Amino acid sequence: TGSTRAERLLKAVQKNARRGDPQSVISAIDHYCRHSEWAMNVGDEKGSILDSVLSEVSPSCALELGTYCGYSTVRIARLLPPGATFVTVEFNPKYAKVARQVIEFAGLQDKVKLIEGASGDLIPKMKELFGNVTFDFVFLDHWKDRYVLDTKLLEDCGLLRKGSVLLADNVICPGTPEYLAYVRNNPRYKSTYYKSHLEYTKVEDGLEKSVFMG
Ligand SMILES: CNc1ncnc2c1ncn2[C@@H]1O[C@H](/C=C/CNC(=O)c2cc(-c3ccc(F)cc3)cc(O)c2O)[C@@H](O)[C@H]1O
Ligand SMILES: [Mg+2]
Repeated sequence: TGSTRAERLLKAVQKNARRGDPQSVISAIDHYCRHSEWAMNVGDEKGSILDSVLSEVSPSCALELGTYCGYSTVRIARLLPPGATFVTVEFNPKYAKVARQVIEFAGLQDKVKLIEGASGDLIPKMKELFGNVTFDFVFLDHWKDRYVLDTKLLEDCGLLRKGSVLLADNVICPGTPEYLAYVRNNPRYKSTYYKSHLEYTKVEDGLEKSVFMG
């Protein structure tokens, strides 16, 4: 059978990027998705906002929900301080396989712990897996109708601390209305909307940054 979109994206990285150079991997994916085949990476425009929020937070413990092909994983891992713990969660083995190769091509495999499984199952296991951790930064980019459930799960499992930053992709397109309602009407969060565009298009989309107040 033919290749999948994810496999074609990986081939574009192997062909056009330079081993061990995260920026070249990011640029190769953005070029491929802008000019050849769209894919649901956070992209360059929202990616720059992700970069700036990350630089502000400088997390020593970060979590990503929804690895997909590893584009945002590379964006995040390349900016983490040395010794930081970074966990990314992906339940589709085909995507996880592609993501591992993209992360490795970027030379960031030692900074990333990619765990295969569902967020709903893995979040309650994080303390067991990584010791009594709390996440300084969480990037939500998985199924849009699971953002609220998983945020509540992170709270209930004691994985957030005063000042933890949640950054959610696609709050406009495809949209996460119940998540926006949850974080914007909740005294335990201070939320900010960063207006942008859907990756590689002119359609409006944005990121919501929500600081947990404990
Ligand atoms: C629910 N728990 C989960 N646990 C672990 N991994 C999970 C997961 N849910 C989903 N995943 C994985 O995350 C990824 C899913 C991401 C869902 N993202 C989107 O649907 C999405 C969709 C669009 C999009 C926007 C406009 C449009 F016309 C078509 C698509 C844009 C985006 O930026 C998106 O992030 C996959 O790799 C999936 O296997
Ligand atoms: Mg997204």
